[in-house]
Amino acid sequence: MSTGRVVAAVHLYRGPERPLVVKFGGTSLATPQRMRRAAARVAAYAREGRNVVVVVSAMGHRTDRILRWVRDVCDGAPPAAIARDVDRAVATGEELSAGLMAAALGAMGVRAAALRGGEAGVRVVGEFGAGRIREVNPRRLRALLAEGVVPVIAGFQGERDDCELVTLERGGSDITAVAVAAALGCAPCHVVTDVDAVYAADPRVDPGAERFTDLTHGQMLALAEAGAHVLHAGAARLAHTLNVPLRVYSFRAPLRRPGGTRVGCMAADGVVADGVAEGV
Ligand SMILES: Nc1ncnc2c1ncn2[C@@H]1O[C@H](COP(=O)(O)OP(=O)(O)O)[C@@H](O)[C@H]1O
Ligand SMILES: N[C@@H](CC(=O)OP(=O)(O)O)C(=O)O
Repeated sequence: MSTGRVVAAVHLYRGPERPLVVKFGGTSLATPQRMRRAAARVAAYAREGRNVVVVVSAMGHRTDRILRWVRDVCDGAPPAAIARDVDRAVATGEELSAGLMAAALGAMGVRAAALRGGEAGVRVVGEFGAGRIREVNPRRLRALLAEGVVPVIAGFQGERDDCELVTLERGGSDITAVAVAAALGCAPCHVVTDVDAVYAADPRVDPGAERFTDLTHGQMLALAEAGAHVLHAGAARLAHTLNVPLRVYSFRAPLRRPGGTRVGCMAADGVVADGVAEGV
């Protein structure tokens, strides 16, 4: 079982300003209407003058659907011998999202380019279906940002040294987003999902659960490790280790001031640290 841990994140971003990384989960992209809404959010951030990098998951439950198709086509559980090609099939979910998102942005007058994980500099190690990010080389991302182009990265995948595409563990787009943010100089990372914040327990199961506006990285990690799958535990661990500021909010949130939960913006005394929280 892969730990989802980034082995190293080097080639730190040295641009004049830290970009903003915005990750959209499958629920935020489940329909064409939601995809357009997500694109409108990115367009609004870009028009505010922010350098935005987008990371996308597969639309809705598409990854599960692809895995069902694999089982149907393979007449049962797919043998390890075809793991490489299963990964190619599974990865198309995120690639479709990236193409659609970049096209939607282009139609809104925002220059954007869809990238596979490997094209975005996401280098992985490990077996098919259980890749771990070794590093993110942000050279191409920096070049696109310098040209005023929004990179739209297919999450949940990367390229190994043998040039093979390898997917991460399930839910791994969160890890992609945090690793990309870390490589871009600890850029703030927004995780857009279908709940308005992080809660003490799944609000669908416990409607009375406490809602958090601020969490430390340690608190977020503890919640994620206890099963709060609103953020992948591997992503929470990475954000904690590399001090990547996060904000978790709903795709329904207003385009300006989306609210939600800020993670990692707290000073030791519990007061939100000036400057650190700014822009997160
Ligand atoms: N502690 C928690 N706080 C908020 N949401 C939680 C928590 N635990 C579980 N969830 C669930 O996580 C879901 C969002 O995660 P997920 O379905 O993986 O979304 P996405 O498609 O954005 O990746 C929410 O719909 C919510 O039911
Ligand atoms: N699409 C992949 C990766 C992922 O991160 O998805 P989501 O962000 O929707 O949980 C999965 O279903 O595992």
